[in-house]
Amino acid sequence: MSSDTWSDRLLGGLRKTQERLSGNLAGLVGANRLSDEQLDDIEDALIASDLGPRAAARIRERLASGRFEKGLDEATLREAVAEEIAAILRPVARPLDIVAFPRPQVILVIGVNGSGKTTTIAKLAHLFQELDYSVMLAAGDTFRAAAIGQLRVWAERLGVPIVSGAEGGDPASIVFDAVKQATDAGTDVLIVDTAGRLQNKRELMDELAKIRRVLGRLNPEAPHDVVLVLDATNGQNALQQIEIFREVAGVTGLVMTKLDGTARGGVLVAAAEQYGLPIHAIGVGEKIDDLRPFDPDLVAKVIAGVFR
Ligand SMILES: Nc1nc2c(ncn2[C@@H]2O[C@H](COP(=O)(O)OP(=O)(O)OP(=O)(O)O)[C@@H](O)[C@H]2O)c(=O)[nH]1
Repeated sequence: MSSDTWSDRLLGGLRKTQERLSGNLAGLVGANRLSDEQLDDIEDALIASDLGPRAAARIRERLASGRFEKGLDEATLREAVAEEIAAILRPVARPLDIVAFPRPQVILVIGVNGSGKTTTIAKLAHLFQELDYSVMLAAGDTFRAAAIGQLRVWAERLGVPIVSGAEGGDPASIVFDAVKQATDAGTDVLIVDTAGRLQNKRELMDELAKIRRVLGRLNPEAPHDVVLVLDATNGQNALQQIEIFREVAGVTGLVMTKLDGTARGGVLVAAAEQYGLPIHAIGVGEKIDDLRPFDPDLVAKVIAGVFR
């Protein structure tokens, strides 16, 4: 697949977010220097575009100290905003590298129901397959039969083995079997689905703690990654989820999905600025290749409307 197609899809996916920010920034400039009032308006526009108060303040500060010799029209403002967004996103852009030795690299995937977790697991598996890594899935979300069934369908479609059990089974024992099988088979990556019941924090914590204990017995390094899947359409609520899951699950990185379904994609910038957690990939659609590693410069240019 060419990167052009991905840029196009990213552009399509982030269109609503771009329009929101562009609309909010429209008509705010027109001089060589930005007055305090203009800077206030820009800061408000950035907050209204879900970038969060800290990122907005940071961008304001940079714009205030900037010199715009050729005058500041909207295109220049968009470029300046894109540059500042990229500066926030670059430090957190980190692909999920497969480095575990011994294999497999165990990736626990967590997130509330409906966040796009199952689809994201399938998309990640597909990405790894494209990179010639062998993949296995584990259906550790035993809370709902539908979750197990859905993951099985994906496994079949992708042609990857899956370890699963019955609804209501013990996730830790499924994970244990999966790690053993993946180790015996020399599989590179084991992606583990987990139940995302935030309603009961204690139960979720206990369940994840048990999975960790079992994993640790087989491989002290595992899980190598604890990836939180977030639904961008949740806007600021997605930030609260980071807060909670960080506390209960020791999140090591993020994937943000459904950026195509919202004008609130700016929340990606707020997440980067507030939590500094690695962002591994973003999802902009329901198709299997609608998830790609996170390219901060491209995303910044799309959000700020430099690429239109
Ligand atoms: N538009 C869009 N839809 C997505 C994206 N990622 C996932 N979805 C859709 O969101 C819905 C929920 O995704 P799932 O993968 O089932 O989410 P989940 O978190 O596993 O949810 P449960 O299976 O209900 O626990 C599905 O209809 C997906 O096709 C995305 O990036 N964009």
